[in-house]
Amino acid sequence: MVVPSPTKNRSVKARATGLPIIDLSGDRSHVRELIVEACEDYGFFKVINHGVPKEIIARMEQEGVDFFEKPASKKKQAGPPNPFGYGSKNIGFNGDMGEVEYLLLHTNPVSISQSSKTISNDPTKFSCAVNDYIEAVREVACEILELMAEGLWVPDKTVFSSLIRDVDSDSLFRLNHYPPINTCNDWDTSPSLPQLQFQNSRLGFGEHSDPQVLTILRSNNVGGLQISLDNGVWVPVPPDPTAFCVIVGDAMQVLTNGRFMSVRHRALANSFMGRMSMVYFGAPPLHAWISPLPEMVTPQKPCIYRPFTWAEYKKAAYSLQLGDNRLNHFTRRADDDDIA
Ligand SMILES: C=C1C[C@]23C[C@@]1(O)CC[C@H]2[C@@]12CC[C@H](O)[C@@](C)(C(=O)O1)[C@H]2[C@@H]3C(=O)O
Ligand SMILES: O=C(O)CCC(=O)C(=O)O
Ligand SMILES: [Fe+2]
Repeated sequence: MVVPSPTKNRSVKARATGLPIIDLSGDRSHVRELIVEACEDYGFFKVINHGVPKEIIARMEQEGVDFFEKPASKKKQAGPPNPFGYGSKNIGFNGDMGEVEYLLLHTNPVSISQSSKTISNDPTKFSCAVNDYIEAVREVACEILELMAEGLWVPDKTVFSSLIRDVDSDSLFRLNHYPPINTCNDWDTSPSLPQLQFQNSRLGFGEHSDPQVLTILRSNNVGGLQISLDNGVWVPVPPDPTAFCVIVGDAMQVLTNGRFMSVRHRALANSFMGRMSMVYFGAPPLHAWISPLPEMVTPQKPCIYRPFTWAEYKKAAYSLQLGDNRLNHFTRRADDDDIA
């Protein structure tokens, strides 16, 4: 039997059908099949009818808007992001830059309450909005992770969700703001078409994969997110504030022994309007071991990755640049056979 390569499917399908949109309120056995297919083909899909109340999303969005509207001097009081807090243009610690400003937070309520003090004039209101949003989105992430386990016929359907449900989970939350770039200040004279095209595609957040298990991203009605197909083509993700984008992370690629692909993506600050994204990164506790599930390893599909802790992977990620491939550093060598 010829097993179709997931990477081949990725380019052919995107051209033919567009990116997958999955209705979470649909028939469970059908939904889980669609999710597995999307993770194999793209490492990306959108979900609609996810059940997160509009009010929870609107409250979080308003807190983000209120923060980014503040004068630069006030926003700086919530930074630098070492690793949590406000950042502008610098991403991580290794020289990556983008046309973005952001708030990076740990999802632990104690950490949120601490960070809130420098972020908002009403820290309790800010913390409540963030905690409610994170709680609701974590539930969606867990539901999706359980559907993934069921779709893969793994007997323990909580095998993935238990990692991010753990009280010690190292999950993060990030608000990204891509300011409008074609303001009058950008121009000495009227822009020519090539200038406009260049200005229209400045990089907001450079190409990368997310290191975690699963990312749940929601943006306002302004486009900018793109995902990469294996043939190097960038596919724009149409904005939909009522939907969540689901992004497979590196840890999920390892847990599934490469069956699900962590997708490379980027965000362009390409609009006359500001874009804001709210991003939940579901991660295991620092001490958790990540290795391919036994059910994902067969004589035909031998184990690709060596076991490592989330702390070890995170350390590697933070020592590398945004666009670097980190999983290469965790593949099994021939002489690792005896630990299989
Ligand atoms: C350049 C970097 C920023 C990042 C840490 C890293 O060294 C490499 C991974 C980057 C990333 C991408 C996804 C998330 O936005 C993020 C918070 C994460 O966990 O890994 C960022 C890191 C960051 O901005 O600190
Ligand atoms: O803002 C976006 O759409 C993408 C952001 C992103 O990929 C990230 O924060 O890791
Ligand atoms: Fe990302």
